[in-house]
Amino acid sequence: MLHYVQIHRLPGNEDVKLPVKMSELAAGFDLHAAVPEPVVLQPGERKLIPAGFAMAMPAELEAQIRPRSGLAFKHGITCLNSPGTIDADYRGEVKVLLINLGQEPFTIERNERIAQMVFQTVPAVAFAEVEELSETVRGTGGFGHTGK
Ligand SMILES: O=c1ccn([C@H]2C[C@H](O)[C@@H](COP(=O)(O)OP(=O)(O)OP(=O)(O)O)O2)c(=O)[nH]1
Ligand SMILES: [Mg+2]
Repeated sequence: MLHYVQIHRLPGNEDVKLPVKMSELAAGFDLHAAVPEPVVLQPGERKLIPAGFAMAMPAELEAQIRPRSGLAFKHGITCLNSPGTIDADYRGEVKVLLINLGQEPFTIERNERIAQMVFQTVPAVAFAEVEELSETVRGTGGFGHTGK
C-alpha cells in the first residue's frame, strides 16, 4: 500500500533536493543538508542540521532518521539520537542531529546527503493497568540471563 506524505519545502530552500531514494527498493529516503554555507563538525562535536522541509504524514506513520553507513564507516559521522523520531503531528522542519565520532574535522556542504529517513507504521496502543501479569518461561530474566 502506498502512503501519501505531504512535503513542504521551506522558504529559502528552493535549491535543496527533496528526500530521494537512491535505488528502486531502498528503504530510506536520503536527506540533504539545507545549510546556507558549509558547516564543520570537529571531532566530538554535534550539530543540528536542517533538511529544508516539513511534512504531514498519515496518523499511522512515523519517520525514523537514521545514519548513512558510508559516512559512519568512512568518517565516524552518525546521528546522536539514532534513530531520530519524526512524529506524525510534527509540522516543523525536519532536522538531523549529527555527531562526529571520527578523528578528523568533517565538512557538511549544502545539498550533501547526510542521513536517511525510513517510514514505519506505528500500531495504535493503549495501556490497560493490571495487578498481575501473565507468567512466562522467561519471567523477569533479561539483560543476558540466557548466556553469552
Ligand atoms: O532527529 C530528529 C528527531 C526529532 N525531530 C523533530 C520531529 C519530532 O516529532 C520532534 C520531537 O522529537 P522527540 O520526541 O524525539 O524529541 P523530544 O525531546 O521528546 O521533544 P518533544 O518534547 O518536542 O517531543 O522533533 C527532528 O526533526 N529530527
Ligand atoms: Mg517527544
